[in-house]
Amino acid sequence: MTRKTPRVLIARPMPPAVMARAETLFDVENRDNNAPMSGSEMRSALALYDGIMPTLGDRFTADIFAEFGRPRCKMLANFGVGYNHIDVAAARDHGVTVSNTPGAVTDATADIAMTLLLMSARRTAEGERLVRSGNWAGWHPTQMLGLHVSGKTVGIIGMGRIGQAIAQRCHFGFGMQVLYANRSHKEVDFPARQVSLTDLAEHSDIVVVAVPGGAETRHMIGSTFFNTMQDHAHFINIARGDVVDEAALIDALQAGRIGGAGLDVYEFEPEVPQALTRLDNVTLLPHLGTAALEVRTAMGMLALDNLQAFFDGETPPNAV
Ligand SMILES: O=CC(=O)O
Repeated sequence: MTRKTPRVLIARPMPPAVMARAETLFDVENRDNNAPMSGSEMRSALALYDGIMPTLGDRFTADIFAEFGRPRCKMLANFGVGYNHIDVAAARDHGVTVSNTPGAVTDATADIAMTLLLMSARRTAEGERLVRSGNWAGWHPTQMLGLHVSGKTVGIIGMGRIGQAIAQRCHFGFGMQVLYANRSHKEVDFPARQVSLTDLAEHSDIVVVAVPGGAETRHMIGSTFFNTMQDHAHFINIARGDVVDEAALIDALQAGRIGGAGLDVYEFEPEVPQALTRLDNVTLLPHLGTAALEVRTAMGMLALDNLQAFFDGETPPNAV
């Protein structure tokens, strides 16, 4: 007996190779919209498809699942490593398996952390604005002096795959000392020291946040942390915006309690407060962590691997 081809909704336009493969595997619908799915779209997708490939911004909360006993959809294969927009417990209660795409994102996200680390410490966004403004008056010995990063101490919050990739870049590439804070005891195979969050704040020249988002890490960084940081130190966030109390970060920057910040993510993304855009010592990126064609293609392929395994009756390799 031949199996019915699963009906799958892919929630955003995707790199062409991802769509080409998806079409060989499933009866695919591709939502032609880059905005997050609305509540009614998510509800009808749960009712009409066997599987969905949602992504960042598609808030599959408990409310969305609530009206179903068991929806037709049995699998949410998230495109992305972070899945804090999906209530996994609610999905499970309604018979829906959730997966994500770790691995594919690690190097690209660590590279964006390094980009922000260097941009913030060396004031490069400010410098670029100066050149474009036409007001640059020429090189001189005390022009736009930033923080030299070689040999400094970086403090990494979260020593998962991405945290480790950042640590290795900092240590082997820039000769930095690496401190890290992690919820549980964590051994790593390069020189680095696990410390408390307070010690990390106190001793780092640059802090990088690399923990997963979600209820457990929401606002784990706030005014106490910023008050403990050194006043020349820079703060980098490539994780999720709401890990940081953004108002407390703005206060610390405005008061000059820290040297600067580099942000790829925002608490109320895509809203970026004017208080941040007005500050010169802040580098702001539009969530570029994994934004490279190869990486987005690899993420799509992983999400498809998860869907394929699920519909073949296997455990998806990246079930969460
Ligand atoms: O932020 C991007 C991701 O979660 O993969």
